[in-house]
Amino acid sequence: MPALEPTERAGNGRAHPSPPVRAARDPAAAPNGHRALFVTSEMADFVKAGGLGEVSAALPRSLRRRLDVRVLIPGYREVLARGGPIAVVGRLPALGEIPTCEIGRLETADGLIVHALLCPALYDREGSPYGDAHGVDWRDNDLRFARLGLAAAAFARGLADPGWQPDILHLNDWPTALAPAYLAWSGTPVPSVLTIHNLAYQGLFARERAGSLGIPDHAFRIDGVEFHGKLSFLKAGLFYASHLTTVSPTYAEEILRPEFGCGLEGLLRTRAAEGRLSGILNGIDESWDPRTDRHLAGRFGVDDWRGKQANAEHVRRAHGMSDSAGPLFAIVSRLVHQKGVDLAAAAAEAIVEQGGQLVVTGRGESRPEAALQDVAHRHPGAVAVRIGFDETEARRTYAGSDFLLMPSRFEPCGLSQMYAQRFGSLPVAHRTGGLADTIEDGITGFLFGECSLSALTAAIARAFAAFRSRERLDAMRRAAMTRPRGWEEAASAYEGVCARLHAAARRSTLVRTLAGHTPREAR
Ligand SMILES: Nc1ncnc2c1ncn2[C@@H]1O[C@H](COP(=O)(O)OP(=O)(O)O[C@H]2O[C@H](CO)[C@@H](O)[C@H](O)[C@H]2O)[C@@H](O)[C@H]1O
Repeated sequence: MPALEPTERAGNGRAHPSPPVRAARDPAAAPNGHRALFVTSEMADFVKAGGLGEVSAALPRSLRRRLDVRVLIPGYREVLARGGPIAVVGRLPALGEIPTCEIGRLETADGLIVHALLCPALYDREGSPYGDAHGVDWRDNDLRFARLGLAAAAFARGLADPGWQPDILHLNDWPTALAPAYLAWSGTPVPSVLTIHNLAYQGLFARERAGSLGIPDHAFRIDGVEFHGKLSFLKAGLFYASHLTTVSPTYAEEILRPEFGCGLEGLLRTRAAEGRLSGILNGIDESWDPRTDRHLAGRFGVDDWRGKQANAEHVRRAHGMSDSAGPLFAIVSRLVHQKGVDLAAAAAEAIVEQGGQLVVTGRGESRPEAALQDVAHRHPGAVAVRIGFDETEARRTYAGSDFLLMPSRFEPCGLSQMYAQRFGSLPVAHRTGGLADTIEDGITGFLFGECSLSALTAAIARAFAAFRSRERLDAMRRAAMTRPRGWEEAASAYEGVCARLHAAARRSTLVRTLAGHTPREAR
């Protein structure tokens, strides 16, 4: 690549010269740590569609104390519009139909370095990271996310930023999952970790697209990127990444079974048998503290329930609900099949019959949305549904509710149940994935074993019983609010995975050197 003078890209997308940035170091980064590039399709600082966006904002920050970590994200409109300067530090060539792009570098207010993939034709649009305002997937998602994976691989090869080359890639879900494949096809021995936040989203495309994405013919087979005749981004990552993680230990076991493995359980079992699959539980960030959260209508701590009551009053008023001495149940969620929203809508009848209320904040697929709105029409004042995405309302709803419904059919980790517990709202949840790992049945919430309406309503009856005993309710709230839930443990576990992969990479370089091969990095 030709030598490149850094330029700056302002919010209007125009590049202009800026002072050199090559020597700049992230002052908060670990002094001698390894260099990790965290690659993601959403980050709450700019744009989020769900839990991945929150993890992408929190985990790299938590890892900074241990590793020299940077983030790579597509240069969406929200990233370009953030106001601050974006220095251009590199340029990458086209491959197949994947267009050229520039590599931007910006710094968040707290000093985290974020690389933005600048390719306006692919990313500068009105909509979500994955689709338009109506929720329809972008037709060129294969190119958009192949571009992201290819850029991540270019970083690992030292081709993206002349001042910084990661020695590990941390990838997240299918939009980033082609990166390990591109690394393998270019013979680059840089290790990679792929975290599965949700196996159900796989990035499937027609096999005819392979050539346009620079995927070699030999890779289109079962030991490669092929999945039932289609091209699967996620399968590529599962096959080529050095290590796989999921976001809870229970989900790491569940995905080895056909009920949860989405057809990939065979490959996942192989990876698990190789010791290359582990479950690392997500944490929640420090902003989730009811004593200090500025979004709340009233702040509160353990045993100081007046602030909690202020949020309950706000939620009831804001949603046009009646005053009530009964329990307030809540749902704050993407409204999709995974989350068991249909079961929750059916269970709303039982809640109302027993004198409770249900408030819903969420958006998602049209059928679950319509099912909930239908119940709300039948029970005005007792059931309220707001379709939309609103951080402040979400936080007030966690804070004001007594119970959170999470009848998820599967749940890789789940953040909502952790937020709810921190805010003294007890989750009523299916015993699956991260819900099983973060809720103590009868102590910090209520778990039910079978994902059915009868099991859910039985758990709701247990919640009502706890609500009737003030002493029991307060003891459970106290337990839920004080469980440690930060990111430290997860950061330490990810650091452990990185250390093991580096040690293995060093061993294999040594073996290759002794066998007479020149290590690629030395060429
Ligand atoms: N309408 C709305 N308004 C405001 N906020 C809203 C909202 N709807 C949802 N949210 C917020 O979005 C987040 C959703 O996070 P989850 O982890 O529960 O689910 P998600 O399925 O998106 O994530 C996937 O990835 C994460 C991260 O690894 C896993 O925990 C999870 O199991 C997996 O399915 C929560 O913080 C919630 O408060």
